[in-house]
Amino acid sequence: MEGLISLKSSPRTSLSSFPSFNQPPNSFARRFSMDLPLRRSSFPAIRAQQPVTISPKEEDEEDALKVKEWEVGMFQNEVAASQGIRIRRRPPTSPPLHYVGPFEFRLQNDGNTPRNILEEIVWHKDTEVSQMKERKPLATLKKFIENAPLTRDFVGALKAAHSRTGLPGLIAEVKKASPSRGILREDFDPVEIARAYEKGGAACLSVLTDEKFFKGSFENLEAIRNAGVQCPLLCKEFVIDAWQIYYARIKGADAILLIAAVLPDLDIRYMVKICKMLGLAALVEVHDEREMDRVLGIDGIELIGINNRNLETFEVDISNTKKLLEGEHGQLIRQKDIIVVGESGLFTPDHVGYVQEAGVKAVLVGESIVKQSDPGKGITGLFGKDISL
Ligand SMILES: O=P(O)(O)OC[C@@H](O)[C@@H](O)c1c[nH]c2ccccc12
Repeated sequence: MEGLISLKSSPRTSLSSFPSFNQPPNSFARRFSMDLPLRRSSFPAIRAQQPVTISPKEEDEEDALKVKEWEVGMFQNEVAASQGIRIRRRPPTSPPLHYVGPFEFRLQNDGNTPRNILEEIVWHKDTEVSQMKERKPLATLKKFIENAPLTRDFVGALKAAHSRTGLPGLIAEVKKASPSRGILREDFDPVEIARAYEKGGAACLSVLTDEKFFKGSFENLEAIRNAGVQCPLLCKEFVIDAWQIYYARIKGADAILLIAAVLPDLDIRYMVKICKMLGLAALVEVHDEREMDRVLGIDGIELIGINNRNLETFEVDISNTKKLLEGEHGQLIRQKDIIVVGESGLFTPDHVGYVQEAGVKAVLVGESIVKQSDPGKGITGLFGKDISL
């Protein structure tokens, strides 16, 4: 694809469709610096900037660091792609800018444009988390955790609800908005909604903490925890870094979501261990058979969520839960005693019955209940009976 080159002061450039993108920075730099004078004249968007003066030693060190970062970024994307993960963890970055003299440029192409909403969320999360980490380094979080109250048994609460009612245990979601459905509820009081859910018979709650795309927050999670709500809480985040798990634990989570479409196997393994260490349950979410295969190959997983919504296209199809529980997958899940959660797009008692029949022991529901003027009554409508009794 043809690229538009414009000079920017940002140190990041994206050149995935540039012919030398897959070459290491140095060889790229040599090629590009040779090409530059010719290309300059054909790209009117180029504006030269004053070079920043840096001493040669500093420059070398900075180069080495940027080259390393570039290599690590490429490596992560490659490992993920080899496991069928289409989501790239961050925009493919290019070599350091000063390899091409005083110019800084950005090539606009497929490389630096997210391919879908999930990728956009993940790229934004990458920036957000690195800023949060700077403000609250892991060592600081670990100190807080030493004094944090114990977590509540998320999986136990789901099992108890299932055996009490004979219906799937409900994880009721405190959800103000989503990129696919827009604002779900204008008068959004997270604590009031959480209390109504608890009263209506929810076994656990899910609290969205992503601000930009779901209008959630960690303040909501913390407020619900501090309001005396007894249900265990799932922190609904896009986790890309173990730091977020520690942060969620401090903010009052009892469980956290890990999305297989975003995380390579090794990350899931490592994060599941961290969750255990911190007393959190991990809800590992899958959407297709390949993700289910991957996750079933990882030891120590107690909870798998099957998302009926494709996070890349927003399409919802509740038969996805059934499809992923058929045959060998279903057998393995029963052998391993894994609890499956049917997620998204559940509106009626028939929908709940359908996913229960498919084999789930829990459901995760947001839209259909959060939209009701009394979300507790919304639960009664969803199950076709009062499950608080
Ligand atoms: O509002 P719904 O269709 O009932 O869906 C709830 C929940 O499953 C959905 O919010 C969800 C499932 N997985 C996610 C991952 C990120 C953000 C949101 C989600």
